[in-house]
Amino acid sequence: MLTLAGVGRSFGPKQALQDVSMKIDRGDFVCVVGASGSGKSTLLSIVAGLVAPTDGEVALDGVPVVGPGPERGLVCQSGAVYPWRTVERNIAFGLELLGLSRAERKARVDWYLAETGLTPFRHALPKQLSGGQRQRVAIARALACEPEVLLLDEPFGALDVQTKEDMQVFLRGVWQDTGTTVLMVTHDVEEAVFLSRRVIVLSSDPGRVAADVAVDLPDPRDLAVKRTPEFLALRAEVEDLVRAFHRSHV
Ligand SMILES: Nc1ncnc2c1ncn2[C@@H]1O[C@H](COP(=O)(O)OP(=O)(O)OP(=O)(O)O)[C@@H](O)[C@H]1O
Repeated sequence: MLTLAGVGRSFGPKQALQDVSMKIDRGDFVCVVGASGSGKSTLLSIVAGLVAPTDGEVALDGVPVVGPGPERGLVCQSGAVYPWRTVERNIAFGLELLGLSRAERKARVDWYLAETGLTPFRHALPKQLSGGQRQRVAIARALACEPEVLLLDEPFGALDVQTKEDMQVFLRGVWQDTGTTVLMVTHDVEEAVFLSRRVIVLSSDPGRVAADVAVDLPDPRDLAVKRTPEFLALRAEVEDLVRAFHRSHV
């Protein structure tokens, strides 16, 4: 279980996050939404161990987070794949750091290439891929280390609508196949409701947990669910919450 207890972060006089507490069960899929500047990226960076909280504590299975670690894999909007490495060598990157044997590395790389639909591109360089394919490489690279928690910061933010929907379906499938816990930040409420089982809404200035909404939609899901009254009602509810907790300070 991932636990945040009273997490706060200020940057000089600016209080970006204040008293953020949540518990995320193993295997859950949780999205954090909120207006721009509500502290979503800061929250994810704290869980990733890249930014230290000024208050409170983050722990994974009771172990305090004090820095980055292989049990928490992070993927950002830009993906940040290594341009000089082929797809398979990008996916192998973290495995080299973990010190796995050559045979174990190959088995894992093969599995995650297949899981992410990238086997035909294993020898390609990132510049030969589309934006969506590059994000698949970044996700495959994070997953190959078999993290307990996959941390995603607006991973599809730079993609066009069709590619974004393909990637949403892809990510849900990967989540179902691997059982990884996913904590994802997005400003796209439709995406959050489609993907997750729980949506946490952050207020702005300072970023606090304003709402925690359970998404009781059927599993597995396909894109058709986006047209159902249940989906549309949840989406409207979360959009209203985002707006309400943003408007309060402008
Ligand atoms: N390194 C930093 N130095 C100073 N201020 C920062 C720093 N990082 C974040 N902030 C401030 O903290 C607040 C939260 O920023 P953050 O990027 O976490 O928000 P966000 O919800 O992810 O925004 P967006 O949706 O626009 O990406 C903002 O007011 C931002 O200016």
